[in-house]
Amino acid sequence: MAGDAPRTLFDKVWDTHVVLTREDGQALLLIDRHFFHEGSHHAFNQLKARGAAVARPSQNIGVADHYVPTRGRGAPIADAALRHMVGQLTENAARHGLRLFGLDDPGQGIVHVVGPEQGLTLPGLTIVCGDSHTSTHGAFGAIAFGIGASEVAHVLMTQTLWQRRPRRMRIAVEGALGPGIGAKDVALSVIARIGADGAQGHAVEYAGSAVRALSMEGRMTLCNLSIECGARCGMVAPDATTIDFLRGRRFAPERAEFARAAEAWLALPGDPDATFDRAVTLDAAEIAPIVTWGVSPEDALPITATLPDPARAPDPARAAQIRDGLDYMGLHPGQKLSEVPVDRVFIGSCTNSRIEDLRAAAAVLAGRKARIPGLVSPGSTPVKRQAEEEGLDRIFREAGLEWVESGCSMCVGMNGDLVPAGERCASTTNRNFKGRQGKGARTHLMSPAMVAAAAVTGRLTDVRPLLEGRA
Ligand SMILES: CC(C)[C@H](C(=O)O)[C@@H](O)C(=O)O
Ligand code: SF4
Repeated sequence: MAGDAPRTLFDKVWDTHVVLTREDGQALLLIDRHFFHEGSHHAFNQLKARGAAVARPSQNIGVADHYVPTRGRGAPIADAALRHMVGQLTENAARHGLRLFGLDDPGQGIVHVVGPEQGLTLPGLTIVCGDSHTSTHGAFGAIAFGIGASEVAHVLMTQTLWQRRPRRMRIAVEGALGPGIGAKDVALSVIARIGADGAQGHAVEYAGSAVRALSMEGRMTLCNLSIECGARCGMVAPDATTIDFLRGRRFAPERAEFARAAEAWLALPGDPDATFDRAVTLDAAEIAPIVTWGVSPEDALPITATLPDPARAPDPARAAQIRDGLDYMGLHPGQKLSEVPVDRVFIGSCTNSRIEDLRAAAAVLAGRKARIPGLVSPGSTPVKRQAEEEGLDRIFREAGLEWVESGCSMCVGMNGDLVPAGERCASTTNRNFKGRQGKGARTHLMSPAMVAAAAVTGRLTDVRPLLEGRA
């Protein structure tokens, strides 16, 4: 046992899941939940080749998201390649008797939105998925991380996984965020500060008064982006906000059982004297609305800034990276970010497509017209329903944006929702890599409110003046 040494949140959850530790330090972990999407077919093929069964069917849950069309749902998928990908997922889930939030399921959505929404993601669990943004689920105080195809097969067959214990890092954000500043601005500020590999090999715990003040949606956005600074996972300690979010969710414990579970969850936060291998603190008051300008999420600056000059870079490697980013993005050194014209917008993805994100964008767009086209894809079918009950869909439509069904959509374009080559997209997603939203497409990452502001003006825009006098 771990004895009486002070432990972090991560340590507490990890320790209760270790079955055995190998001489080389690798630990065999029990896995409480495994989520899978269309990308799981390699792993299922491995099971097929061995004639293997799924060890714990009830702990493996499928979701159709990456390849689902966002239009014309209700009819069979017209595109043969998409139909094949979604069909394969459906067959694999059916063959092994696994629950699936398939194309027509009322709970369908992006896997990292669905898990929390359904109450399948809970504090203190170990959660894996063959997807890098599994870190999202850490917002609940779970250890949640992405795994590769052979690891997925291992989990399916054994409900366990070999892992090396990561180092622990604490990222604190202290103080109050200014008006119009959201979790996305915090996350991009963290990545800009520590770099795209700044948390490599670490399990990050987000702490501090600004993190405590975030809603669960905000915490999920923050943890979602952990992977973009190289972290193994991101976590936030469970508290009253966590418990309020989970109460009454479909698969969460019920009644007396919920009360008992909540008590255990509130015992998960790390001991006050627990130590971390690394610690970074940000001042919330210094965080401005932030946008990316290059081809890595670390290429992020406040909207009030001008574009960097490679000639003034600290070293030749960074100079080359800046030159390459500006070149791909069609921008030049010294240009004002707020003068960069944008061709289209996308509001969606597991980063920023939950109800609060849609409300933030709608608050900017209400009564205004978008100057450029754009797509709004809610993170799940339940989010879509709720947004429609609140009339948010009308605000998006009246502004001139397209309101579509839920899926990964234009975050990665696997379903055909692509940004045309050379076009510049203001996007609520998490990756601005070259070609991420389509071949030759240029992506600027920012918050939903900032994307809405870009839609209204047709350029990268500080949302704050647009919010003045609004609720
Ligand atoms: C396709 C999938 C495996 C991939 C991931 O691992 O993250 C995708 O979700 C992404 O965001 O790039
Ligand atoms: S929405 Fe984007 S980042 Fe999230 S799982 Fe889908 S493709 Fe990956």
